[in-house]
Amino acid sequence: MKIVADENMPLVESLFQELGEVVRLPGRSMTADDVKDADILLVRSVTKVNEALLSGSKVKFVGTATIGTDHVDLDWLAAQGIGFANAPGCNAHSVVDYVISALICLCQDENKDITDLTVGVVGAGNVGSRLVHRLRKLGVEVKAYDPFLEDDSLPLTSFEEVIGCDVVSLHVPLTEDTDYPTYHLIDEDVLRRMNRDAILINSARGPVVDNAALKQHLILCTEFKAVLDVWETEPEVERELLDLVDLGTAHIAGYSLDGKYKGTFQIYSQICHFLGLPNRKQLSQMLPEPDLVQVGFAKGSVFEEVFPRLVQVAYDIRRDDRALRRAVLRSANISEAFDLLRKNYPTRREFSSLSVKMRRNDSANSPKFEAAGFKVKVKN
Ligand SMILES: NC(=O)c1ccc[n+]([C@@H]2O[C@H](COP(=O)([O-])OP(=O)(O)OC[C@H]3O[C@@H](n4cnc5c(N)ncnc54)[C@H](O)[C@@H]3O)[C@@H](O)[C@H]2O)c1
Ligand SMILES: O=C(O)[C@H](O)[C@H](O)COP(=O)(O)O
Repeated sequence: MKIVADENMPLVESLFQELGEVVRLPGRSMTADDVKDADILLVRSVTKVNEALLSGSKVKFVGTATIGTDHVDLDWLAAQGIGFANAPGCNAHSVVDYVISALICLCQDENKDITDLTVGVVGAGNVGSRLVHRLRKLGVEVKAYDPFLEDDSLPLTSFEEVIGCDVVSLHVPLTEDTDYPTYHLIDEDVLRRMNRDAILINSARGPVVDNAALKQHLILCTEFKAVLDVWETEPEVERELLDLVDLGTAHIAGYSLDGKYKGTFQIYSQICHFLGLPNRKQLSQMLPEPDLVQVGFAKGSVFEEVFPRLVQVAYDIRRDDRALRRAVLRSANISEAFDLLRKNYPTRREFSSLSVKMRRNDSANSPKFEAAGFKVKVKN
């Protein structure tokens, strides 16, 4: 059996080598010729999987180690009887960590506490629902909109209410042919209906926001803030737009090691099932021990003071923002630089890999640390 896999997918050899020959290729430039004699194709979001790539090939199963599936022609695969799996939820906590780090960073700039903000979440699936729960437990007022869900546990509200929040965070798939398409969901009209000093966070897909309209809005409305992890022209990034946003990163919101490993592992499990083989591997044995496993604070520390520092120790979004700005400034080929940042992304761990050690007397705040995603160890 031949398995063709994106060169940027971790764990492939450890998991798949015993199933067949593994060939690694750059995902963005994969061609029909590259995959014609493959049985299994393993991709990430940068490979367009469609008739043009697979027609006439031997491929019987496609796995994408991502949450998003907008790069895959699912109808065509189904019509051909080609098996398919994505990795729902694999990097959801990683994206929530990213959003929390962005909020902490912007609050610090304005001397605010995260609980001073109301947050509107658009799309309450794997990422959005986790964000809602984690922020609410932190004491943040959160509103969520999702026309496809009836979830009493959230609860949900209207689009208009959500875009009226101080922060609007997008967690929808990129869609065009549904009752509620998300292509250019945030356009000039919606931007005008948002608060003048709102913060827009897009870690979903670039075209969910009309980037030209956003650029104009940021020029006209200087109090408005934007955090972009995804770009309409990706891997190209428009220099002028990057200069206008408060935080800009290279589509790495989901790039924790935990999220990436889970993505490959979920696909592996689905392929074992497809092939009728037992899955004898365990992800927990493959994830390396994090460099930093535990942090402690001085006796009597105030939660509101230590929490922002803890978030930045766990994951500081400013590092990724600086890396993208530097790459865009220095490089003649921005697309290449964008992809290189993603290929060589430094190891980042989910907040859940870090334990906060505290004395029993200080443990009243342990639910808040847990809500934020950290583990807590209470000692006497
Ligand atoms: N930047 C990154 O690294 C990164 C990482 C993970 C996911 N993503 C993107 O984020 C998206 C969301 O991820 P997820 O795991 O939560 O997906 P999901 O499928 O679990 O949830 C998406 C939710 O959006 C809702 N939705 C669809 N259209 C909507 C609309 N018009 N308005 C409001 N809600 C709508 C759906 O009903 C669903 O509940 C993915 O599709 C992917 O494109 C990006
Ligand atoms: O949809 C997803 O899961 C994310 O957008 C994913 O992290 C994108 O990463 P890529 O597949 O491009 O490496």
